[in-house]
Amino acid sequence: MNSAVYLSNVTAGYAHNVVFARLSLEIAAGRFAGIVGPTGCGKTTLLKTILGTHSVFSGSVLLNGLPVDRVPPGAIGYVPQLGSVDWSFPVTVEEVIMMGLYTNRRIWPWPGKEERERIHDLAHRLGIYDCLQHHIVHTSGGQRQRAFLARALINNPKLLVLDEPTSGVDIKTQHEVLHLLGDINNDGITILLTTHDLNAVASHLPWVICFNNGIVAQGKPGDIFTNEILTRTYGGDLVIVRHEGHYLIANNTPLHLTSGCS
Ligand SMILES: Nc1ncnc2c1ncn2[C@@H]1O[C@H](COP(=O)(O)OP(=O)(O)OP(=O)(O)O)[C@@H](O)[C@H]1O
Repeated sequence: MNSAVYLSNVTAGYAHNVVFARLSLEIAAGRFAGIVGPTGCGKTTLLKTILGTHSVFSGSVLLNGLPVDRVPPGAIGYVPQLGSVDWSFPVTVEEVIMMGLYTNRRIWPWPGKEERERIHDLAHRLGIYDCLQHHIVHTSGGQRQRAFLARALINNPKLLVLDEPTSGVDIKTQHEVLHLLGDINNDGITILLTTHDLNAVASHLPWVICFNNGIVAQGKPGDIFTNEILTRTYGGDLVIVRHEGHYLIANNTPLHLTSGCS
């Protein structure tokens, strides 16, 4: 198998907190995969390990056959959790995309004609051309997501890593972002994302990795969305309803809320 990502016996975490131990994971080149798991189970730590921005205690991480610390800048595109971004930073959508060009440089040179054309082509493709000159703070959640997607794609990466790309947007935008990612994957880019949304996101992905401080199971949603696997991933009691190839996964524990006002 031609691997885009290959982790062998990786142990990683923080001081006094091993998040996962002796983890091995292989993601085939060209795959479109999602990682699901409960809050705090190590999804972001895993992504940062793959990106090489979080050093491991032991084990090895290869991307397209190269040790992660030898991967050239720009070969991997990364879209962070948008909740972690400071939106008051005074930049336009075009400047956000431009930042992707200079990930390995300390100063921003003025973009050349060719670079500007690439930015404009990508903005057209992602449907944000009309807001290129808007301050990022004045854009919608979907437009911000696309701006950061364009920033991650500007160097034509082979691997695109996204941390919760569909959080904080409405269900129609979620669908559009997934559709867009499907098109990008069809161009041959390997995609790895995390999501908390089993119903609207994970169930539509071609490949899902159930994670909880280690891999619980991985495969097509139809094979791994079972009560047993989801309970091992999330704990608790989940119900899975299947209807004409669609899934609805819900918590089986009743929730009784009472109003504070009576
Ligand atoms: N910078 C840090 N220093 C110390 N511990 C951290 C740090 N970042 C994360 N952790 C801890 O590592 C564990 C895994 O966190 P991580 O952010 O990888 O989980 P996650 O699955 O991405 O969570 P979420 O779904 O809430 O984003 C958690 O126990 C978290 O508290």
